[in-house]
This record gives sequence, C-alpha cells and structure tokens, in this order.
Amino acid sequence: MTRILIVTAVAAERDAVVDGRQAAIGMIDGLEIHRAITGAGMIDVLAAGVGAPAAAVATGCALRNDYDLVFSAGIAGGFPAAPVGSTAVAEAVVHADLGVRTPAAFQSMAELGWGPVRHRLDTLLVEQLSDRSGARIGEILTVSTVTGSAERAAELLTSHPAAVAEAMEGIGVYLAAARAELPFAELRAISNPVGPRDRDRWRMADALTALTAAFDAVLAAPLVLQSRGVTQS
Ligand SMILES: O=C(O)c1cccc(C(=O)CC[C@H]2O[C@@H](n3cnc4c(=O)[nH]cnc43)[C@H](O)[C@@H]2O)c1
Repeated sequence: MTRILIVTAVAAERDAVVDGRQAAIGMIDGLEIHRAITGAGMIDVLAAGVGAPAAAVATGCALRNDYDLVFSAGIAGGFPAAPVGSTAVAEAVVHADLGVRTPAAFQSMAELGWGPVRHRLDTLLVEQLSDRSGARIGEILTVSTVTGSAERAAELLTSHPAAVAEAMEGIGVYLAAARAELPFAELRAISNPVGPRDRDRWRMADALTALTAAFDAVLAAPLVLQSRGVTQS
C-alpha cells in the first residue's frame, strides 16, 4: 500500500485534510500523527508548526517511518493567477527570500552561489493532482516573511512570473523529502491575496473547505508515482 506523509503548519489545516476520515492518532518525537486509509493509500498527517525550519525538522523526524510520497499542504496567499478560494499545486517549489538585501537590490541564494532557488517537481504527479482537484499549476514560493505590500508582491512576481501562491513551509518539507529521495508535492488552498495586509479579506474557512475538497479528490484513487527520485534545477 502506498504510504503518504502530509505536512501542514497548523492543526486546523491538518484537520481539514483528515476531515471525515476515521483517523488513528500516534506520536513520533512528540509530534501527533493522524493516520487514515484512503483510496490512494495510507495517509499520515501532521501539523509541524509555521515556517520552513519547523516544517523541515518535523518532516525529517516523521521520515523515520517509511513513505512513498510527501506533501506540503495548507492555506496560502494567492497571486492573481490563483484567486481566494481556489487551489494551487506546485510545478516548482521556490526558496524566494533567502539571500542578501542591500539598499540597491535583493540577491537570491542562487545568485550568491549558495544553491538552487527553484526545485522543479515531477510533472506526471503535478498533472494528476491538478486533474483530480482542479488546482491551478504554477510555482509556489516559500517566504519567511508574509508579503504585506503591493510593492513586494510585484517584486516577487517580477522575479518569479510563474508564481501562483506564497506560503511559508514548502521548501522545508521539500528539502527533507529530497534528502530521503522521496517524491514531493505541494498543494495549497488560497485564503488571501498576496499583497497589502488586510485580515478582513481573509477567507480562512473557505480555504480550509477547499483544502478538504482538494484532498478528497486527490486521495480518492491510487496515484501513479514515477520514481522515488526528485528532480532539481
Ligand atoms: O497576520 C497576518 O497578516 C497574516 C498574514 C498572512 C498569513 C498569516 C498567517 O498566520 C499564516 C501562516 C500560515 O498560513 C500560510 N499562509 C497563508 N497566507 C499566506 C500568505 O499570504 N503568505 C505566506 N503564507 C501564508 C503559511 O504557510 C503559514 O503556515 C498571518
């Protein structure tokens, strides 16, 4: 049976993924893992905390168990290609704000020779997830600081024109999965537009409902996994 690890940031996202399934609760290194059986196989869902470091550490701990596929999942900010209430699947996960900022410019980690910013994901898997859930395909940025202005949103889109969403954990889950040579996917539901901070425009409940629907569709039947390898660029 295919074993799938799904890493969210907070418990509300975990519960949205598990929603309606009978889950057994176990522990690994103090982390609660909610296990359920789906048409795609066994899922283990955990809430790792907000941000890429927490996500990477928790994923690394959970990967002491054996898995065939790892997801980063949850809510996200949407660029214009992914409006509030829609869902997005990553064709690439992008480490968008690790680098150096001077008064003149931002230099990415790739420009500084620290390693790749953009990690392309398995096309066959991405297409299956989009076909099943209706999620929009594009790059999903991982940021440490939530974008709070139109200027910063425009700057990110200029650097990453294929971006559909930003969130805070994808790269952390990806790096842990890649270290274990496991396929990775990121699936997000859009709760707010990327841009000026306005909590009144947040649609958290709608996004969690969309997350449940997306995972219901994605997990209804077995997924075809090409290999255990993960491609990078
Ligand atoms: O207080 C705020 O203004 C605020 C704005 C955006 C996000 C938050 C969070 O607490 C979100 C943390 C959580 O949700 C994901 N997320 C959702 N929307 C965004 C976003 O626009 N940019 C980045 N991350 C977002 C994220 O993955 C975190 O896990 C508060």
